Amino acid sequence: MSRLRELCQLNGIEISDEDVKKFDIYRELLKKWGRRINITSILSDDEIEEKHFFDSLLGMKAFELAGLQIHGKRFCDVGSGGGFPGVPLSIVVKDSQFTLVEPRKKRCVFLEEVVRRLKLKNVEVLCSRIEDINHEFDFLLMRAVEDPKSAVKLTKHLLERGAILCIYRGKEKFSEEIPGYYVKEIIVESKGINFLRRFLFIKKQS
Ligand SMILES: C[S@@+](CC[C@H](N)C(=O)[O-])C[C@H]1O[C@@H](n2cnc3c(N)ncnc32)[C@H](O)[C@@H]1O
Repeated sequence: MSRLRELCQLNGIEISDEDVKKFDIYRELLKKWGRRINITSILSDDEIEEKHFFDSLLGMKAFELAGLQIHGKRFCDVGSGGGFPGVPLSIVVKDSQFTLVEPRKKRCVFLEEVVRRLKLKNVEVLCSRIEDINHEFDFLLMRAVEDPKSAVKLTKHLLERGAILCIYRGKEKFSEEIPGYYVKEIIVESKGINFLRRFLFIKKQS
């Protein structure tokens, strides 16, 4: 687990020895199930730690830079797939609740197994489409989405109830406006790896 630990140390993200053990189990589960149920094509240890685990945890930096508290909150990972970014965040941010929403049955079975094996007490898996979810959340997380406007359309009913949507984007700047919503962009650069992520925080205007 040296690569994740090294990157977290360089970038001021604290992870404990116990967290590292959980990431170890998670990585092995991903390697075992990844190809079989098509959740990731990335299967080398370093790549999983960099491109899935560390990348997911970068969200913590983005929230910090946006001035948003992540502790004691209700997060929803929309289209969680193999658990990103929800599972890595739930391992580290233990005092927040994470709901992983994923409509594909096999992926949900995998996520349930991850929750069980990692003994994650702050995570629930809902095998459903986000359109059918009507809970209250503080934050919605979306990674690997093409278009922010479609993401807003899909989660409109939850944004109307006060949730803030956080989208993990690549290097490309989003310069459009979304009528009726505030959009704030946060850039996170990482030390020790050539990674630049833009995050969008989207909130309904009152
Ligand atoms: C591109 S994958 C991203 C997976 C993961 N978040 C990641 O970053 O690796 C998108 C995921 O969204 C799920 N999905 C598609 N439509 C959805 C919907 N309406 N509600 C919730 N999830 C959906 C898919 O099954 C898929 O697992």
